[in-house]
Amino acid sequence: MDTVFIEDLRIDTVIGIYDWERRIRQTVALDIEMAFDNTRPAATDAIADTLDYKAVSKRLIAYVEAAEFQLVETLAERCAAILREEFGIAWLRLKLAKPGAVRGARAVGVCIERGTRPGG
Ligand SMILES: Nc1nc2c(c(=O)[nH]1)N=C([C@H](O)[C@@H](O)CO)CN2
Repeated sequence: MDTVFIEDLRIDTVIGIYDWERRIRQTVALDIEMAFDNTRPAATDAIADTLDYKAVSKRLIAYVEAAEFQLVETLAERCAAILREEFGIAWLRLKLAKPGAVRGARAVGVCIERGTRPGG
């Protein structure tokens, strides 16, 4: 299965369950793998035939910057829904990390898979 990926997309947002977290912006980092048949754009060499990772990134940046969720689970789920509904992605894996949220850990967060892998 082919994929298009976005790694370590860092976006500032309001996220967290504590009062102090509602008053600040924190950085979340997204790693995303999206199923996509890359044979066609490879043959045509045309951006119109791709899953445009810049367009996907810009959409997620706009959404996450405006979001104000409490849980990383909710934000991850909403991002996955946007990818599936607006970009027609059949399967994706999305990791949403909150760097520095827990002392002693580089990052904490969630990883979700949604949809069905093409051909499997
Ligand atoms: N599974 C989760 N656990 C926790 C979350 C969360 O979003 N999902 N959030 C917090 C706090 O906001 C934390 O990040 C502040 O340091 C705690 N646990």
